[in-house]
Amino acid sequence: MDSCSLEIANWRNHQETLKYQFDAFYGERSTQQDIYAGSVQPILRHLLEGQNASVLAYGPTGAGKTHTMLGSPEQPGVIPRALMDLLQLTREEGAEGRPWALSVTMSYLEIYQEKVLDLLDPASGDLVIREDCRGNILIPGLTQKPITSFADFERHFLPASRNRTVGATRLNQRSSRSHAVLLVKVDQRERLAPFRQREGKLYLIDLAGSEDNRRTGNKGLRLKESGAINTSLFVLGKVVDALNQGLPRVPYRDSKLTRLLQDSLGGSAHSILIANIAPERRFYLDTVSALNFAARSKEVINRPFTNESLQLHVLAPVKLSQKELLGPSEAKRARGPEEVEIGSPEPTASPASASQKLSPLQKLSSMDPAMLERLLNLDRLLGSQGSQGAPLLSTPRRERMVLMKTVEEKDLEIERLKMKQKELEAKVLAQEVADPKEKENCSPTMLRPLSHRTVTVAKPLKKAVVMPLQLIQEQAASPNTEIHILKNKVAGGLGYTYPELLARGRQKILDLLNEGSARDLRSLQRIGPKKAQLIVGWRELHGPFSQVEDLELVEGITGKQMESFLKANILGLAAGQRCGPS
Ligand SMILES: Nc1ncnc2c1ncn2[C@@H]1O[C@H](COP(=O)(O)OP(=O)(O)OP(=O)(O)O)[C@@H](O)[C@H]1O
Repeated sequence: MDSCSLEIANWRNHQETLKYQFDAFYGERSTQQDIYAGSVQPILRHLLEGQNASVLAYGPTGAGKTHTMLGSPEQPGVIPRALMDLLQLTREEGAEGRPWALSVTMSYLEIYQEKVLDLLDPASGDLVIREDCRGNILIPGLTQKPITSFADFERHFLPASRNRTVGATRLNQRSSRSHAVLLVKVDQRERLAPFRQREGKLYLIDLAGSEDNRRTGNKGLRLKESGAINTSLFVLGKVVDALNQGLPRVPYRDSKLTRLLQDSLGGSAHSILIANIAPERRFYLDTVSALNFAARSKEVINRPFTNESLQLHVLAPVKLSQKELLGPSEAKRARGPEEVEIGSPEPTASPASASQKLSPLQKLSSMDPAMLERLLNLDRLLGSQGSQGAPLLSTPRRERMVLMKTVEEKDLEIERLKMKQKELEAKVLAQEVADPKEKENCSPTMLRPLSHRTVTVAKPLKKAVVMPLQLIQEQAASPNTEIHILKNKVAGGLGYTYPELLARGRQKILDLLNEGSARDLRSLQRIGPKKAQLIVGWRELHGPFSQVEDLELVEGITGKQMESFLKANILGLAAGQRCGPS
């Protein structure tokens, strides 16, 4: 119809036509250059912004996917053109005197019958796809070749292409039986402070042909291959649907193809789906099915995400004591999207415009890392307990991944501090052995056990208000108060002196706080599910409570609540009564 839409006959109803609207439609007269310049070239610059991108050729066997992606020496396709331009771009952007140093690597693999095979090292066998704690997908052991020129690229790519699994079906003599995945990574390092790092991944994928086995004449191995191909394309369809509908579970793991593309498909990346269709009558049903798939894919909302690392002090305010402890040489790298807001609701927002929009969450760079850690621990905890519904943070998945990364960075930081502490202690011990007097000159902070010092890494703790129980009693001095009634009854009945009874109750509460599960904690008076989770989360982060009053340090529990909790539980527990709603 025009450059964005097409119309075909409706096979169900000959009176009607099916109309499809796309970002671009390339007809029979379009050239390889038209497709490349119109739809692929514009996304390349995003790689230099640390974002991921993918280009997939989808369609029935023989419709021209390999022609579009690879082409021929006379009519080069998307892959050679993109590589040529990308290498040129990186040379320019990474030139001496420019702020970033750039390097490019390539990997080339195929997914054949749900096996991941390294085309640059065919002997390596089936490789495993993994996800790191930041949500990045990686394949340990996959060959990565540095490339600085197109000649470099061809040197690796051409022989590897010959390793690709192809077989003949009745529809296409050299039908590709596997998904061929070319991965190009652009790494950037900032030359000056704050020495940020960025990584952008580009997947260029020639998918295996979708096919109807009744028409292909496939039997035996071909039929099995076809089953695997159709399954992974079916899962790709399910992933697209889940992304469209914003479902909490996207079935990335249901096929190797979608698992691999998890961080570069849909929501968090720039994705281009090229649906190859053949205008012949015999391809009619395949054409309708490819167009329907493409139409569904078009609905996927992209919220591109920048893979960038920052030094810790850029990400979050750090206490002076921590800086001193770390020292400049130990400055930590922590990851964050800098000013890029991930939750931008605009489906096609460019990174530039996205950066000006505020996420529903407060900016990550201004969030307290200890607070993030706490929330994330709770989130994980809820996840591990199979909690359903909206995630605690109610944030998009990619954003939570960023937070997770921050948490991991903090853990590493604590580990580093521990090591440093050990070194210092060893030094001090050595000095003491050499000269015992030296001990007196040592700074007390150097000798303090690490457990007392880690608090400097996290959010500074609120000052604990240690309220003696007698004071609580005085506050509750009315003869009508629950505590007095219990005091008289229980203290007499159990044969403990009153202070003993209180100490016993206090100890029991403390034990529960330190050892009880969220469920156990819920059995206490004034502790609901939310508070129980907060307590468990706090304990995980900060270790055991040293006294019941530490409860006040838990985010979300006030001093008043702590007092009323103490009053409500202490005597009941001391008396060995079962707490919680009866
Ligand atoms: N636009 C085109 N111009 C010229 N030749 C084309 C075009 N599209 C496809 N062809 C030719 O049609 C044949 C089949 O195309 P191609 O191998 O690209 O299909 P395919 O979709 O990759 O198939 P398969 O799924 O089996 O891999 C090839 O010989 C290819 O050169």
